[in-house]
Order: sequence, then C-alpha cells, then structure tokens
Amino acid sequence: MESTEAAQVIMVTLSMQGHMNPMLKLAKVLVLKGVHVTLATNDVARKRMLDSKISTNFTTINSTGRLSLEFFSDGLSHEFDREKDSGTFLASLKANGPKNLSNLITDLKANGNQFSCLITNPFIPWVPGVAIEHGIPCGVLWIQSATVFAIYYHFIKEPDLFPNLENPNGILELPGIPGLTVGDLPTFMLPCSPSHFRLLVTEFISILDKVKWVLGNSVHELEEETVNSLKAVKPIYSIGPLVSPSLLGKEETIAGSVDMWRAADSCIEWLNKQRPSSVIYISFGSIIMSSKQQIQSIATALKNIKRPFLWVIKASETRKDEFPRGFLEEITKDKSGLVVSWCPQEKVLMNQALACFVTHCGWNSTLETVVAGVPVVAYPEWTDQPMNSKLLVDVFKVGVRMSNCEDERLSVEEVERCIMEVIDGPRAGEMKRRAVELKNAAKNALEEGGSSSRNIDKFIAEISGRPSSNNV
Ligand SMILES: O=c1ccn([C@@H]2O[C@H](COP(=O)(O)OP(=O)(O)O[C@H]3O[C@H](CO)[C@@H](O)[C@H](O)[C@H]3O)[C@@H](O)[C@H]2O)c(=O)[nH]1
Repeated sequence: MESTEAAQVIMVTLSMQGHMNPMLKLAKVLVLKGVHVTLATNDVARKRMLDSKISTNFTTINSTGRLSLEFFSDGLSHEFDREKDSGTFLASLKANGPKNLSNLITDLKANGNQFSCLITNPFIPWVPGVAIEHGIPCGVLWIQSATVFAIYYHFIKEPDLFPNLENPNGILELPGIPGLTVGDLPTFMLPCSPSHFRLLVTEFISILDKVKWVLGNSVHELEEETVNSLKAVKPIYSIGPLVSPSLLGKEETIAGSVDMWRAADSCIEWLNKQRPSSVIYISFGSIIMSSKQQIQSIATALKNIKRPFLWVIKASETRKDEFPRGFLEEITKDKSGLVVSWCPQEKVLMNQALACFVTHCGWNSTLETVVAGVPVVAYPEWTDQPMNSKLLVDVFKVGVRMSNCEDERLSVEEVERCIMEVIDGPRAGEMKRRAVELKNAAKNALEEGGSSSRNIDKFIAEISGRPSSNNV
C-alpha cells in the first residue's frame, strides 16, 4: 500500500488494561503502515505503569518517534480505586475529561500536530464532542465483539425487540443473531445492572451519528452474519484480532507495552518444563476478583484432577489465607502448579504446554485464545462476558460453559467436570480441531489481502483523503 506519512491520528482510551491493550495494538498496526499515532488516556495509567517498573513499558513506546503516549487528568487522585467505584470514576471523568482532553489537544496542535482522525474507546461517549470542537473527524474502536455491538445497537434503536429483560430464559429474535436468550445478553443492559452502565450504553449508541468510522476488534469471518446485518445501519470495519505479532508467529517490531502490573518472570520458565498440552491455565482478566468460595472450589478441583496448572489471581500475595489449608505450600513443594498475580498472558497461551484456558471470556482473552488455538472452559461473570462465552461454546464450539449452582456457588464437581471434558472428554478432539480452524481463519484475516488487512487499508486511505474500495 502507498505511504501515508501525512496521516496523524489521536486515540483516546480509558486507563483499564482490557481497553488499553487493543488500543495500543491498533496504534502499532497504524504506525507500521506509516501513520503517526498519539495515544491518550487518563493519567492514573502513567502512575501504574511507572510503579510496575516494566523495562519495555511506555517510555520505550515514546522513543519510537511515531507513537507517543499522552495523559490527561480524570479529576481523581491516583489512589482512588476506579475499578471498585466505577460510578464515581465515570462521573468524574465526564465532568473533568472534556476540558482536560481538549487542553491536551490544543497543546499538541500548538506543537505542530495536525490530526486527520480521533479514534475513541466506546466507553467514553463524550469524546466525539471534543473531536468535533477541534474539527477532527471521529472514529470508534469497538473493543468487544460485533455481536455485542449489534445487541446494544438494537437495544437502543429498537427496544421493542427486548420485551422482558427480567426473565433470563426469555427468547430473543435479533437480526443476524439466532438462538439468543436474555441470559446471554451483556449485563450492562439488564435491569439489575447499575444505572451508570446502562447510561454508558445509551450514550454510546446515541453518539454514533457523530462518528464516521466504527472499527471492530473482531474478524469478519468469525461474526459474518452479524457484521453483514449491520451494513445497512452502521457498518463495522472488522480489523481484528488485535493481538501481539508474537501470538501470530511474527516478530514484534515496535517494542513497549502498557502493562500496569508486572508479570511474574517464573511463568514461562515453569511452562517450558511441562509436557506438551498438559497445563490448565486459569485467569479472569484484569478486573474480576475471585471470591474465597471460588478460590476454594477451583483449588480443590485442581488437586483432584492432578494436572499441572498456572493460575492468575489478582493480588494473590495478599490472599494466601483464602486458599485451602496447605494448598500453596504443597504446590510450591511438588512444583505441580503456579499461582501468580499477573502473567504475560499471550506468551502463556502460545506455549505448547497449554491444554486449556479457564477464562472469564473478556473479549481480549477470547481473541487471544482463538488466535492461540487453545480450547476453553468459559466462566463468564458480567458485561459482555456471557455473550462471549456463548460465542466460544455454541458458535465457535471450542469449549464448554462452567456454571454456578442455583445458590450462586461454584462447586468443585462443576470445575472438575468442565476441565476434564475439555482436556479428556469425548468431544475434546473435536474442540481442538475447531480451535485450530479458527486460529487459521483469524491469522488469514490479517494477512495481505485478508479481510482485516483490507479494512485497515481502506480506513487509512479514507483518513488520508485517498480513494478507497468498499470495506469487507
Ligand atoms: O495475568 C494476566 C491477565 C490478563 N492479561 C491481559 O489483560 C487483558 C485482559 O483483557 P480481557 O480479557 O478483555 O479482560 P478484562 O481485563 O476483564 O477486560 C474488560 O474489558 C474487555 C474489553 O472491553 C471486556 O471484554 C471485558 O469483559 C472487561 O472485563 C488481555 O489482553 C490479557 O492478555 C495479562 O497480560 N496477564
């Protein structure tokens, strides 16, 4: 494709790990195609990245020359727990963010930057207003599945399609998305969800009229029917999967990460000592804190299953007394498993020792496991995770769903049943075969001429004011 030296893009994201990762990955894709990118986020991220003292962190990114990180204040102290009190966080960001982001853009423009596009994270719906104020055309990077986008879109535009959201077994008829029940829906739209999440969805869909491009972190071929059903109303340019080149078997040409926690060095060394396809990997992303009851059931099941495991539990070093008595000492002694607070997940997933991934089905983890070809035990909790779990289990057919009992407890038997079904059950071979098939489809989309690659080229041509073909 032609050089696009002139194109300059500013991207704006929330400081959450699951949001920053796909934004940075898109930034790197654009940079490799000649675009200059500034990635801006609220400034607690800078503090966390500096505290984590990761050698290849954002200071490396800033030294590339064509990609820089910038920060603006959300009006709260660094110590404020934004994950725990998301309502206060989002309200403060909405009150302080527009002015602070606008000032940042003014400063960047004064320093000679001329942005041909602003790409925002969807969960900061006031950002397109700031873009308009500065005369910058706006796009959104939709960081979840196209299916979830379509559900939110119909929910706001055609509420009659959702007659009774109180009944989790209620059947729904949505264009392009067959076989849905209320229980599969993203929790943000359910009556039981805090009102600030519902508001976020409403505001996001209503600002779409101000948005010129919706880029989707998905693969056209994986959600084809849904993406096609949106063409007439709000076309999505599927440009995913936004994962590290190393997960695709390619060289990482732009170093630097936005990791906010330091990954345990021991993981890969330990994995390299395990037999191929033997290790159970368990992680529930950057936000969910497992309960003591869940920790106890998973630990007991792992002990019974007697397979090696790598288990990420956030802040695990402060939660030692929540494990069954003697569990941590035993696994340290016989080296049968590893419990860490954070790991290099993509490197873990591509290690040949992996047998399966017990996941909360965050969209990044979902895409990463698809690209790595690792089958899953899906244990969704909230937001888009129930829908992603349905995609993984019923549509992609690469795993099984793990559910709580009626009293909302996770039983030892359920953990054992699900893990054994994926690694050793009668359908295990078929799931692995499907996983490899999807991995190839995802990789092909990013190859020259593949659907995602063509959509990225079309987007760059459009922001550069050059003629472009139709998107896929
Ligand atoms: O030990 C770990 C655990 C996770 N990760 C990475 O952290 C990211 C986690 O993202 P995701 O799997 O999407 O989970 P969350 O952090 O929970 O993401 C939030 O944001 C996502 C994107 O909107 C949503 O899909 C999720 O439901 C929401 O919880 C992934 O890139 C992982 O590779 C690591 O590097 N090391």
